Amino acid sequence: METAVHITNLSVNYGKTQALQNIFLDVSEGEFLGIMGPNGGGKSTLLKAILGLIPVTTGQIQIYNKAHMKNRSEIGYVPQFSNMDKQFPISCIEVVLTGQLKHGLAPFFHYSKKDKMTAWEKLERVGIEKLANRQIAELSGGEFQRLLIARALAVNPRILLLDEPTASVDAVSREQIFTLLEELNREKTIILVTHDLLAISSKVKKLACLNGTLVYHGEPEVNDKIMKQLYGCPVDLIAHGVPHRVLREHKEEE
Ligand SMILES: Nc1ncnc2c1ncn2[C@@H]1O[C@H](COP(=O)(O)OP(=O)(O)OP(=O)(O)O)[C@@H](O)[C@H]1O
Repeated sequence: METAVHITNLSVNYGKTQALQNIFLDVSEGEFLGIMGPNGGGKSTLLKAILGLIPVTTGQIQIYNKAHMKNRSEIGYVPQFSNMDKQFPISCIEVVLTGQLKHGLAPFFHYSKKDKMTAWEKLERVGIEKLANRQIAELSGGEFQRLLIARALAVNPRILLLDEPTASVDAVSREQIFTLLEELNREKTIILVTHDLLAISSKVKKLACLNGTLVYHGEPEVNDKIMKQLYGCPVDLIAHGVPHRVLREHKEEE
């Protein structure tokens, strides 16, 4: 099986802040990797480093055996919802068209009919083609999240990186998004940052736990010791009553 992402000895500093240190992580093609960890644990930094949006301080990242900066077109990125301006006056189909990075942002550029057809297909792929001409300000949280996924698909990436795709949506939309991601995972490698323990337990195939360093990488089942290393508090406080779904069944008094 091919290695989609190969990370060796990665450290990332922002000035004096060391956000990530000595990360070694391989992601195989077809994997559905969940990344979890506390606020400030470096999850977004890891995604941004893979994407080449921030410089690495030490170490290397390879995407399909090439330096990551030379192979960025293999990756589609779904940013954190809260970082997007929904009031910007733009329609859904236009958002997906902007995902076709090859055109850059040249002034007076006109997209071809083929570009528009491709964008429409991506909206159809995520189930919101009927909203193609709607302004993004008029979308629900779940619809907007699916639009961001359609935009990421515009370059036909082999790898999809998502930063908390279910953070701002209700339970029904959340389920729909994870069903969509499961379908997409049949043809794409998925790397997902999430605080959603239910998603981790039922959907992801592998789990990485980040708290500055890579505390755990393996099956999506972690023990109390790892949770304490990650969050510094008992797991039950974090999982809000569903620890057994992520943790091996354990007695209450343990
Ligand atoms: N642009 C930046 N400049 C300086 N420090 C930064 C910058 N971005 C992140 N950091 C710091 O790097 C560390 C890791 O942040 P990061 O956003 O990657 O964590 P995270 O795990 O994604 O957090 P969250 O769950 O809150 O989104 C934090 O200490 C943060 O304050």
